[in-house]
Order: sequence, then structure tokens, then C-alpha cells
Amino acid sequence: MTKIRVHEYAKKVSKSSKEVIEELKKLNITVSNHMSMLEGDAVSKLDSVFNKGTQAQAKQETKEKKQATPNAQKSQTKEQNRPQKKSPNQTNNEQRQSPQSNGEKPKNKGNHNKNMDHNNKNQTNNNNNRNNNKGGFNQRKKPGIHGGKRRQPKHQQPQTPVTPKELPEKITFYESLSVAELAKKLHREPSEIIKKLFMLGVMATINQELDKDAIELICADYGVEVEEEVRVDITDLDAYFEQNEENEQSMEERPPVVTIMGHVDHGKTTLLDSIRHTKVTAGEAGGITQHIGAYQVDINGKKITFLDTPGHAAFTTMRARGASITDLAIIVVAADDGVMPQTVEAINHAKAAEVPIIVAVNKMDKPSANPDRVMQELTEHGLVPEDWGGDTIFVPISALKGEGIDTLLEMILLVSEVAELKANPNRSAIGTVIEAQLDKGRGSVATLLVQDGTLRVGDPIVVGHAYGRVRAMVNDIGRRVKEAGPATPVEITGINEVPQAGDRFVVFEDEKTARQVGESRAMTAIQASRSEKQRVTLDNLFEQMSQGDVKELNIIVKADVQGTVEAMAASLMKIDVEGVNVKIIHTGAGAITESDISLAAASNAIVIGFNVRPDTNAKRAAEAEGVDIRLHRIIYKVIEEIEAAMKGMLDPEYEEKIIGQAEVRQTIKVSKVGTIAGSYVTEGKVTRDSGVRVIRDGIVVFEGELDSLKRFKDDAKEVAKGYECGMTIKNFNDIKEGDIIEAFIMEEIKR
Ligand SMILES: Nc1nc2c(ncn2[C@@H]2O[C@H](COP(=O)(O)OP(=O)(O)OP(=O)(O)O)[C@@H](O)[C@H]2O)c(=O)[nH]1
Repeated sequence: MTKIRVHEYAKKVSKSSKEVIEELKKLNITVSNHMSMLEGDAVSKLDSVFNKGTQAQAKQETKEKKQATPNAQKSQTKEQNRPQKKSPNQTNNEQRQSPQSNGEKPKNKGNHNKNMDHNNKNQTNNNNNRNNNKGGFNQRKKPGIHGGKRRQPKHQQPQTPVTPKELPEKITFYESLSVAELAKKLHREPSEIIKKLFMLGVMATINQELDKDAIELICADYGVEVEEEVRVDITDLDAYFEQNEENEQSMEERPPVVTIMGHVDHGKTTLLDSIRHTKVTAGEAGGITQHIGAYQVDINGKKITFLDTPGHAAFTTMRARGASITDLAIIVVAADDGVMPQTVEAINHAKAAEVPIIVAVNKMDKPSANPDRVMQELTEHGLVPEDWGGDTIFVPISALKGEGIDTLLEMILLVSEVAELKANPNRSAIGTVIEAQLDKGRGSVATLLVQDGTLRVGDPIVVGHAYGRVRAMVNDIGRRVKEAGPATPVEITGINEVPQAGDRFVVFEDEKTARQVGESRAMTAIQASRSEKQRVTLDNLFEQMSQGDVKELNIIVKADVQGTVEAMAASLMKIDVEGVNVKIIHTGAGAITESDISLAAASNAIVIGFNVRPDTNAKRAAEAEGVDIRLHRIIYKVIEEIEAAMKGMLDPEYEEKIIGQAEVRQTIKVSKVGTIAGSYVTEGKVTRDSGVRVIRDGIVVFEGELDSLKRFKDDAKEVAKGYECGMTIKNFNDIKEGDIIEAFIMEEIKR
């Protein structure tokens, strides 16, 4: 309910404040003075006491204002003439609300703003509100400069009440609406909605959020249709990949995307090279040197796209990503070596990605080749050859000699035909980043695999959280191209940042949207990394508490090329120094940025830059925050340095070192002091802070520390060989002539 001050009310009913206060007293409502706020029910009670026509008077006044402006009057008349959908109690409500309009204005304004915020996301709502607001504004603002705040004129003439605004046909909402928002949409006063809710047994305040059910109930009561909006988050790139209800007719066959995986040295690179050399036409051979992480071959007019993912273990992450954009996996197994750990890993990657597998049994030219053994071993991993009743295709090859390659390619085409791989070349492109790097001359360079649609030069694009316009495109053989269809790998320039391998890209209608999406994604990423770094700190705390004294070295790795980043990260993870865990909290290709530094500062990490430099802001931030940046050009130097740093981090380990020996020649008992051993240093030295052992007949009878060390009467720091001294030993007085005192220190050992 809305509130009104005593004096305002008094003015409204053309009474003095005193009279109103008197009346309130009679109603048992205590107010302190004319400035006291009256609650809605107090107002109602007063209404019933004072002239019931008050509301009408108030309306009349509004009407007067309107008449002052011809436009407003026109619209008013129009509205009055319009057919109205009314609930039976509507007029009453309207009457009751009007006098409160003064008091309610600030609130309405607030709600209006809130609504506008809400509606920024929502075009439909916007329209509703715009209409609504227009009416409201004209009615209120036109009469005076101060519009809503204008005081009521003293002399009021009775006039007919204003009919409420027409109900909308339909309203839309997203997730929920507050009472005020719903009221606005329905062109009704919030109090009316609150009353209805009350009738339905719901006690609500003006700012209360109403759920779908409540909104529907209220709207049903008014006979207004409701629709819940489903909003598409345009910044969610993954969502574009899920919209797969494409028109069958627009779908066309597309080349399969193939990844070659296998154990180290089983011949992946040789196979990729062999395929490339046999199948790329002679004319294009000159361009073969170009390496963009993927290439296409043409077999009798049918294309196959190979992802050229490096086979080293350091690239496991990328390979795992590679498998998820892959239609088909070739598992290379050397016939002379058989199934190895990484063979199994590769099989698991492919299985996890639900990608069909073709086994290439390589090195068949070797005398020691034993394909049967390979088949046998693979059977244990669920890959049963067709000959043995299974459904896995095995192709014996020699990558080195180029034998069996044609059969392998045929099999790839066969399997992909069965898979019916299709895409729509006429839509805007979506796909994934295969590799990305910072190029000195060209800026951010990304190799993309177009997965659906056609990518064109000039397309506004969002890649991960980078954005821009495709400036230039180069295909797998280094030729400039203007467009790239489904399953085609291309290298593009023109985006503002270096994305990560595995990031997705989406082409947008216009550059503005692309920019918005890109920026919003970058912001979200920063926020995510910020909250993550907080989590890291908490995690550390927990880990340290639960694991005892385990220390962690947090590292951020930045390098010029994503591949190097991953290789470095993998090598760093391998550093094995007892008691310290390496934790790579962030990696990326490109210069060291301010956000890297703030992440490092917050998580107490060091930043390693490989072939990259911090930008000016990052440098400044690093100095301010005291973040350690290590710049390198050689991988093993990085590892060496980190290892050293990690050793410095460890709690020092100590080793005992004997520094000298003394012989006890005389003992003197002094009360309160104990036994003083008059000794002669025979070897090395004895220091005041050294530990001592008392050795009698070759047996250690006591181990402890010195209490005092004196040369004659004076305290000595150390006494060297050939000198006499007096010593007392802490908590040991049973010292005898002839005892040997061995002095030792604990020395920190370097690891
Ligand atoms: N005899 C013979 N040797 C082969 C064949 N294929 C590859 N090799 C040799 O095997 C070794 C490893 O081959 P790569 O192609 O480098 O193996 P890879 O799987 O790519 O190895 P990584 O990249 O280290 O994982 C090389 O010396 C090749 O020449 C083959 O069919 N026959």
C-alpha cells in the first residue's frame, strides 16, 4: 500500500492538518505531527470519514491538468472511447488509488527504472512499457515543470473519475516479475495486483517476485494472455553448435575429419607425411611446407581432412580436444612393437568421443612385424577385426614405404560414407580452433576448422573470447582463399587476441554484435579466472591443512605458440622435487598481460614467458604487485630455473658437520655454575653455538649444547685449535678429565 503524509492528505480533502489529526485520534491512529506518514489502511479509514468524493476530486484535478494540454486531452478522450476489458472491481480500485498517486510517484519511478533495465533485454516488454509510460508521463508531466511533485491546487471541482487504461492483450515475461513490474505490464496499479494476490491467499509486497504460476493466475483473472520468454544467450558459443535442426534439404555431404593417434614412434608423423605427399597434387607440392595443423587430401574427388595433431605426450590435452572435433580416429600401431600405453590412451580418447576407429597396423615392411599379435592385443581393448567376427577395420600399412596408404584412405571414405557426414554450406560458419599463435607481423593468427557453414573473408567472428573480422584466409597449402566450406581447415588473421586451441568460433551477422559477444565473453572469462583464483587460495588452504606441510608452486605459462605452451606446461608438471607440487594455474599464447599479473598476484604465482614479453601495463602491474616474471627462450633453462626456485622453497634440510675437538684437561666444580671443563682444542675449533658430544673411551656419554665458552675470564665466540678454554655444558656436570668434547654444527644442505 502507498503512503501519504498527513498534511498532503489534509490538502487533498481540503481540511487542515489539525482536523485530520483530530480525526485520526478518533480512529485511534496516533500520529506525531502533520509530517507523519499515513499507511494505506489509515488513508482508507480517513477516506470513509471525510467526504467519499475525495478521490473524485483528485481525479478531477488530474483531469484539469490534462485539459491544459490539448494533446493529452486528445489521447485521454481516445482512451476513454476505446473498448475496455474490465474486471468488475476495476473502477473501484482505480478510484481508491488515485488520491495516492502523489505519494506513489517516487515509487513508480523506481519501478519504471527497474522495468527499463529488465526490458533492455526484452523488446516485447519494451513496447508495452513505452506505451504505458507515454500515457503516464503526459498525464503527469505536462501541467507544470515539476510534474509529479506539483502540489494540488486548493480549489477542486468534482468531475467524473478517469477510466483505467486498457488491459494488454498479452504480456510476456522472463523467469519472473515483481508485483510492480507485472502491474506496469498490465497497466494497473500495484495495489490492485497486491489486492488480487491477497484474494488468492498470497500476501505480497510491491517488490515481491512472482513466479510463473502467480503471474499466470493474475493474468487469467484479467483475461490477459501470458507467454514466458525463452531467451537465447548470444554469448554462449556452444549453443550455436547445438542448434542442429537444420533443414535436411540444405544439408550436403562433407569431408570427414580424421585424427591420427598412437604410441610414440609408431609412425604417426610418417603416416601423415606419406598421405600428404602421395595425395597432394604435384602442382601444389610447393606449398606443402606450410603447416597449419591440418590438411586436406583429395581422393577421386572426395576430400578427407586430417588433423595434424602432434603425437608427443605433452600434447595429450590437445589431442583429447582433437578427438572431439574428429569424425574418425586412425590408431597407428607398430606391428613390431604392439599395443603400448599410449595406444590404449588413444583408443580411450576415441571411445570417449564416440568416434569410429580404424586401426593402421604400421611398419609391415619390418621383418619383425607381427600383425596377428597387434590384432590379438587390440581385441582385449574391444577392437576386434572383421576377420575375427568383429567390426573394426584393420589396415596393414608401411607408412615409410607408402604401402597400404590407398587402402587406408579408401577405408576412411567407406567409414565416413556410413556415418553420413553432412553440413550446410549455406549457413554462417561455426567451428573450432586447431592452433593459434601471435605473429609479429600479422598479429593473432588462428587455424580454424570450419565445422558447419562457410567462412568468408570479411565475416564478423567471435573466436573463444577474441573477436574481429576475418581479414585474410590461407588454406592448408598456403594459398589465399576467399571462403572455406565445411570440414575445411584455414588460417585466419584479423582477430584481436590469440584464442586457445579447442576454442569455438561463430560468425555473427555484424561486427558490432561480434564485438559485444567477444567483449562480454572476455569479461566473463576474467571474472571466472578471478573467482577461480580465489578458489585456488581456498583450495590451497584446505590442502595445506589436510596434507600437512605440502607447498605448492603456482605457475602461469605464456608462450608465443599454443603448442609450446602445452609442451612447457607438461614439462613443468614433470618436475619432481620432493615436498613441492607444481600447479599450473593458467596458460595462454601471446604477450603477458595485466590480467596474467593480477591472477599471479592473487594466487602467489610466478609468470613464465617463453618467447613473449609483458606489455607495458603488465610490466607496471608486476612491479607494483611484486610479481616475478621469468623470461626465457630455451625450454630446459626454464625447467632448470624452476627447479632451483622450488628447491629454495623447500624447508632447508640440515646435515651435521663436526667442526672441532677439545680434550678435557682439568675439571673445576663451581657452585651455581656446575662443572667447568678446562680444555684444550686439539682440532678445528669450538664455537659458542655449536652442539657438543662428550666422548669417554670412544663412547658418546652425552650429547647437548654448550652453556658457556670462555677464554680465561672472558666469554669467547670461538676458540681455535691450540688454545685453551673453559666450557660448561648445559644440563651436564658429570664431566671428567680425559673426556673428549666433539663440537658440531647443523649445516643447511643445498639440494
Ligand atoms: N620400417 C618402418 N619404419 C617406420 C615406418 N613408419 C615409421 N617408421 C619409423 O619409425 C620412427 C618413428 O616414426 P614417426 O612417424 O616419427 O613416429 P611418431 O608416432 O610420429 O612418433 P612421435 O611423433 O615421436 O610420437 C621413424 O624413424 C620412422 O622412420 C614404417 O612403416 N616402416
